[in-house]
Amino acid sequence: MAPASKQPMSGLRSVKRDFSSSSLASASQGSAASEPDSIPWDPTPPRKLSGLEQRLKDIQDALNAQISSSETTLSQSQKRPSPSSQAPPAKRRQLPSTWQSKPEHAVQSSKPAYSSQASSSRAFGATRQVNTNETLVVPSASKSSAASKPAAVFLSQEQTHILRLVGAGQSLFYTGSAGAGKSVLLREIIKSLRKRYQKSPDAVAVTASTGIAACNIGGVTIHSFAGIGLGIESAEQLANKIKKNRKATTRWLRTKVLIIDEVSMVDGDLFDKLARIGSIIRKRPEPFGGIQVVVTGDFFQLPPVSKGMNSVKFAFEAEMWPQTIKKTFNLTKVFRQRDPEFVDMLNEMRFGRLSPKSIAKFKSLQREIVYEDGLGATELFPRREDVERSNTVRMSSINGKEQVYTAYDGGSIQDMQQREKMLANFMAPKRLVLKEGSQVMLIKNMDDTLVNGTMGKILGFVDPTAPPDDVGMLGDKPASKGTKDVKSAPAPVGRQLLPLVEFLQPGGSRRRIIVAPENWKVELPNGEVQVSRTQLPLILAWAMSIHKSQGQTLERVKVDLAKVFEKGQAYVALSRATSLDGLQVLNFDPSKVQAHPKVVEWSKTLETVADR
Ligand SMILES: Nc1ncnc2c1ncn2[C@@H]1O[C@H](COP(=O)(O)OP(=O)(O)OP(=O)(O)O)[C@@H](O)[C@H]1O
Repeated sequence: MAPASKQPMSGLRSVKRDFSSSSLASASQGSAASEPDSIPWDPTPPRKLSGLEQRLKDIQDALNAQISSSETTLSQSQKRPSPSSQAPPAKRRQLPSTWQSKPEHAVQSSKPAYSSQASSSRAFGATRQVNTNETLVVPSASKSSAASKPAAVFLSQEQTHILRLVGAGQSLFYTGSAGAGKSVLLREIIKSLRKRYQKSPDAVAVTASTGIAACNIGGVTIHSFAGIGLGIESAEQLANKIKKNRKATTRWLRTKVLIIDEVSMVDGDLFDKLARIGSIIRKRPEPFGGIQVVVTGDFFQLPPVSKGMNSVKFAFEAEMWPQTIKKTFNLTKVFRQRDPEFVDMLNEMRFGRLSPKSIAKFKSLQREIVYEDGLGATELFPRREDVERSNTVRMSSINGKEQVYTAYDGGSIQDMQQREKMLANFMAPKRLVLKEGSQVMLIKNMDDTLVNGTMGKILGFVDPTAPPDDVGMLGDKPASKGTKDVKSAPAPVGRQLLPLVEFLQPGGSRRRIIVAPENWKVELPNGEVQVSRTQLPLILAWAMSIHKSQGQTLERVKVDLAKVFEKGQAYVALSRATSLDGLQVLNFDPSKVQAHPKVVEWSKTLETVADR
């Protein structure tokens, strides 16, 4: 292990103190360990059930509830009292209304994928068979809290310092290179703010520049929060528009903290407009009308999409930026990569200033990597078409019957176009086609070893009510690593089948788990669920778009730089990898690795936490 002073650090200026060696507990750590999950689960039954038993019982309960209740998640949220008046009612996962009658407010994006004739079999509450190998995924019942509790986070001293300042009401911006723990910190910030404002949940507005980024943090786009549509009019015109929209006005008035993630993709003019709109609506002269603003992102990553690179205006160039952001921090410790050589290479790349040594090293990564466990790298592409083509080709090379899982979508948005656009931001696809042998990636943090980005392979499809021995349901304790041939486990005819996945764990061990559906939603601060999706937390993982990979940590990555066309794209793609051993780079070309000169200049003004 590298000595503490050689821990991977990535700073814009020299670091005076190394916080990295002390893995201090975060300010919120004590509470993180003892705090209940944000979703209160049903009371634990008297007899302690095993994880799988509990899950199956929940499913059965859900089936029973489903028959007697017609409440939907949405109707539940609509019944919430005014958030300012009292604490919100406990959120709980619920089944939609009966399969026969479509939930009142849950719009099915297209013709329902199921028909009444095809719906008689009801072996498993969380999925619904349409024909022999097609399944409509419907929301499952609440799970035991252990089933999806990610590992506790120990924030670094840098992260803790920022968390404290946010708690003290400071408007600030924190940045840091890829893998410096910005998202991890943001999740802690959101958690602590929500706890603080639990009596007025719409006081905390969680937003991001893009739909995908917003989905990753359970928030909405900044456009959606602000109620500005495309936001092309002037601030005054937009404010007038908002005033006619009661919900949007209320949001602006009730918000006490506005979080903006992935700010590198927020246009500078938009930032100014938002700051001005806040002043107008809240009738206060300060930017954003005095709302505490917490901003994060890395300007060396993807730039604003609205304009061409020559006319790009970053958020830090906004007139209101210095008046809004009272403190700026640069996280220096990199967590994603442990190898200091790799961290330095990525940092050089971030600034677009590669040394001959790093260029030679990146070029040497052209080699083919053979993984003996049969799980290949995820190839990252700038364009979605390439991703689809690559995954399709690999799927068709596998023999075997397809198993199709169709997502169940809900939410309040009625406009089909807007709805489809928002749904497309979920990592989980509408239609997930799997086969035995498919390479998949988990897209949700389930526990300490099964996290977003964990790779696996489909071993087969099993009836979850009669699972093979030694196999747990997703989120349970690891099953034994026995070598039972689960592929041969026969699935009873007429039962709904779920994929049995063998996940690759850190250190090379395996974990076999039956994967059940999960739920994602885009929720406004007042609790209104705009869109939701219930689907298996899996995607095909031979290929992925760079855009969707932003925020991911991947063990095995392949990138062809010949296809990269935008500044920051190469950096985002390569920095997903955790090690040089798991990174293959084709057509490395230093000219593709460019940082925007404005960002480089601006970054010289940044301080590390240690500088303060
Ligand atoms: N305090 C911490 N202790 C241990 N691991 C951490 C800590 N903070 C972050 N990590 C880990 O480091 C990895 C990268 O973290 P994270 O995704 O938050 O970085 P990021 O700065 O948001 O990266 P990017 O800009 O590339 O999205 C993750 O695997 C995360 O679990």
